[in-house]
Amino acid sequence: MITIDALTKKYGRTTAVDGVSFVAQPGRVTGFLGPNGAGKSTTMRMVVGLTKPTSGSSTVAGRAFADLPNPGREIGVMLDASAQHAGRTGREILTIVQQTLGLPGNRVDEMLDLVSLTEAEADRRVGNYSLGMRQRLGIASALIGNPAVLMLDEPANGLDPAGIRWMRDLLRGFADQGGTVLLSSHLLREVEIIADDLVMIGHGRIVCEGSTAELLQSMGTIARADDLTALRRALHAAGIETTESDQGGVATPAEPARVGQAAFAAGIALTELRTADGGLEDMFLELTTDTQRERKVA
Ligand SMILES: Nc1ncnc2c1ncn2[C@@H]1O[C@H](COP(=O)(O)OP(=O)(O)OP(=O)(O)O)[C@@H](O)[C@H]1O
Repeated sequence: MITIDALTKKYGRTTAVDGVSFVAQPGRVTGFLGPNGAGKSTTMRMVVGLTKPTSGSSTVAGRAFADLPNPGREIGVMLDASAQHAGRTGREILTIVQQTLGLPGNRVDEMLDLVSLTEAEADRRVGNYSLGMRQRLGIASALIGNPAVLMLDEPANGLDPAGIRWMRDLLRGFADQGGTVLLSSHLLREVEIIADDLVMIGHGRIVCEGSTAELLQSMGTIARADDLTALRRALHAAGIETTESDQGGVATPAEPARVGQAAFAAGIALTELRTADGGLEDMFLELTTDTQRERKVA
């Protein structure tokens, strides 16, 4: 488990992280989402003692990171896959991590196999790796200590579609075995698929959090009928608010079942009834409008 309690980081007059609190639970994948510069990396760096918080605290498996006797065996971390020593081979890097952690046996080949780096690739210098290969090596380094907690900053960066699916399956399997996964991303679609819980951050503050299923359900319903005016009238009569949907039809915050019943009671045949499918992206864009760099194109 990772517990983050009112973490704040100020750089001069800039507040990079502003009172962020949340818990990444065991057995679940927690997605940490936000636009560029929102404060994701700074929060993660504070959890592992690389950045000193201005105030607030965090724990990993119930203890402050600095108090963990052998941190690499408690939490696997990948914050910057490009930060690996370019002159060393992948195999050398994993061997050094294994030795530093004082692990018995030799897990290097097992890890290379797990992240699908071939023998030939493992013996190449990291300076010649693609970004996707560095991400794989970073994951192997994070997992070699067999930790119960994983914290990954933008792990899908540089991976091809097959690599993204591989990463997703790996992290899902890790969480299903009781592990805690905290991953940051701005690839919203990717996170929507894998994360059980979501924490969205903008300008250093949490703007929204909850289970992915609940958040998606709160997106509302889209309904369509041949006579939209009659449908709107029927829904209003049943006390259901409606708005125009840019996806066509009528949008409403009510649940699909309630919308269907109201239409049925008014004798209206629906031609479409579904959860609004803008998904997280719409919600993310809406919630972070104030915090985005790009302004909406009219
Ligand atoms: N060492 C530093 N000195 C000054 N400002 C910093 C420092 N590190 C981060 N910041 C600022 O803190 C804010 C948050 O940065 P952070 O890297 O945590 O964002 P992020 O959400 O990880 O962004 P991205 O998705 O682009 O990686 C930014 O405004 C950044 O410029």
